[in-house]
Amino acid sequence: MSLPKIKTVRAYFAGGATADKAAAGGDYHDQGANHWIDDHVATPMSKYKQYEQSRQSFGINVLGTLIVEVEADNGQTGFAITTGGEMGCFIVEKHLNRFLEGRCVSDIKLIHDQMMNATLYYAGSGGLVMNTISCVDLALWDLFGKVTDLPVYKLLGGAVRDELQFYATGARPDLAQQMGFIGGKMAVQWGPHDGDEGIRKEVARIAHYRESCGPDFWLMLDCWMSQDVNFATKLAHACAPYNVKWLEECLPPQQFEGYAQLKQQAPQGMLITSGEHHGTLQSFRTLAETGIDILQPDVGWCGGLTTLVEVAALAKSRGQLVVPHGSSVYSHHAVFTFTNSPFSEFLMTSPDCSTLRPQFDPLLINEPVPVNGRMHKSVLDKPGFGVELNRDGLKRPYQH
Ligand SMILES: C[C@H](O)[C@H](O)[C@@H](O)[C@@H](O)C(=O)O
Ligand SMILES: [Mg+2]
Repeated sequence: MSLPKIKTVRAYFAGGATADKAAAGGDYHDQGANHWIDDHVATPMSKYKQYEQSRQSFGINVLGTLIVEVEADNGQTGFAITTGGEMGCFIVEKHLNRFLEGRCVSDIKLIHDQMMNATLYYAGSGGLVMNTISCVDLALWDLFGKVTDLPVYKLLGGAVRDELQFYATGARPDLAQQMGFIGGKMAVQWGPHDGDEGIRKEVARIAHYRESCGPDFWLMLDCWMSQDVNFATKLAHACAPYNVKWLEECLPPQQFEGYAQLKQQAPQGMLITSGEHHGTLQSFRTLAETGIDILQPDVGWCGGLTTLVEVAALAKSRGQLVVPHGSSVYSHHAVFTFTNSPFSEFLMTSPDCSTLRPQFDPLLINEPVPVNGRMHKSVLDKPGFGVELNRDGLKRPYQH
C-alpha cells in the first residue's frame, strides 16, 4: 500500500482571551456563566480572595482552543483539537510545520521525536508547547486512520475489551449515578487557606453524597493542584470514613517528593492520583516513581497519543493504572487498547450536570458520549478518531 505524503499543516483557533465570548470546545474551561466548572473550585490561586470564586477570573480560559489540520497530497485531511489557541497556531505554522511537510503520513514517531527535541529549548516538560505538540500528534494519527480507513484503536493494535466504563466528573455524583456512571468525581472547593473549616465543608459534601449514592458508588475528589501535603493528608483521613476512592492532583506537578510523601501518609486503601498537567514521558517516569496509584495524562497535553502509549506501558511495567484525564475520543481509542485502563473519565460540560453534553461541544461533529455510563468499541469504528470538525468561527492567524 503506497501511502501519501503530508502536503501541508494548518492551525486555527477558537475562543480564548481575544474572542468576544466563551467558545468551549477543546478549551472546555472556556464556558459561559453559571457553569459548575467555574463555581468556587479550589486552585493554587484561591488564597487570593479576588480569584477564589472563579477560575476564569485568573485566566484559566485565556488560551482557547487550538485546532491542527494536516492535509496529505492525496487531498485527505486529519485534525485534532486541544487547549492552546492562537499561541499554539504560531508554534505550529512557524516552527513545527517543517517536521511534517513532505513526510509520509506514517512517519508519526519520527515527527514526534523531532517536535519534542526541537522545542526542548523552550518547552520544558509541559504546558502550551506540549499541548501544541500533542495536537499535531493527534492530527497525524487521525490522518493516518483516514488514509488507512481504520479507527485509531485498531492502528494501536486493537481493543482488549468490548466495552469501556466511565466515571463522571462534575458537581452532582447523584445525577451521575442515575445516568449509569460507575462513580462521581467532584472538584474540591476549599484549600489550605480555609484551614480545618475547609476540610469540614468538604467532608460534609462527601457525607451528603455518600448518603444519597449508597455505600459502593465511587466518590472521588479532584484537588486541581490546590493543596500542600499536610492539608491533603488531613483531608484524606477525614474523608476515609466515607469510602472516598481517590484524591486527585492534590499538589502542583513538580512536587514529586510531596506526592511520594502523600502516598505514604494517605489512609490504607485510598488511592492517590495525578498527571493531567504533566507532560513528557520523563515526567511520568518521575511521577510513577513516587508510587502514586493512577497516572492521569491528558492526551491533548502530555505529548499526544505517541506519548500516552509510552506512559501506559511505563505504568503497566510498574503495576500502576493509567486513566487519562477526560479528553473524549482522543483518549477513548487509546484506553480501549490498554490492559491497565479498566475505566475512563467522562467530563460533564453541561452547566448543571443534568445532561450528557459532548466534552468538546461544539467543535466536534459526531462526538460520542457514554450511554448508561458505558461505550462499546463499535462506537469508535470509523476512520481516525471518527469525528469531523465544526469549522464555524475558526480563525487562522498565521500562514507559512
Ligand atoms: C474538575 C477539575 O477541577 C478540572 O476542571 C477538570 O478538568 C480535571 O481536573 C479533571 O480531572 O476532569
Ligand atoms: Mg483532574
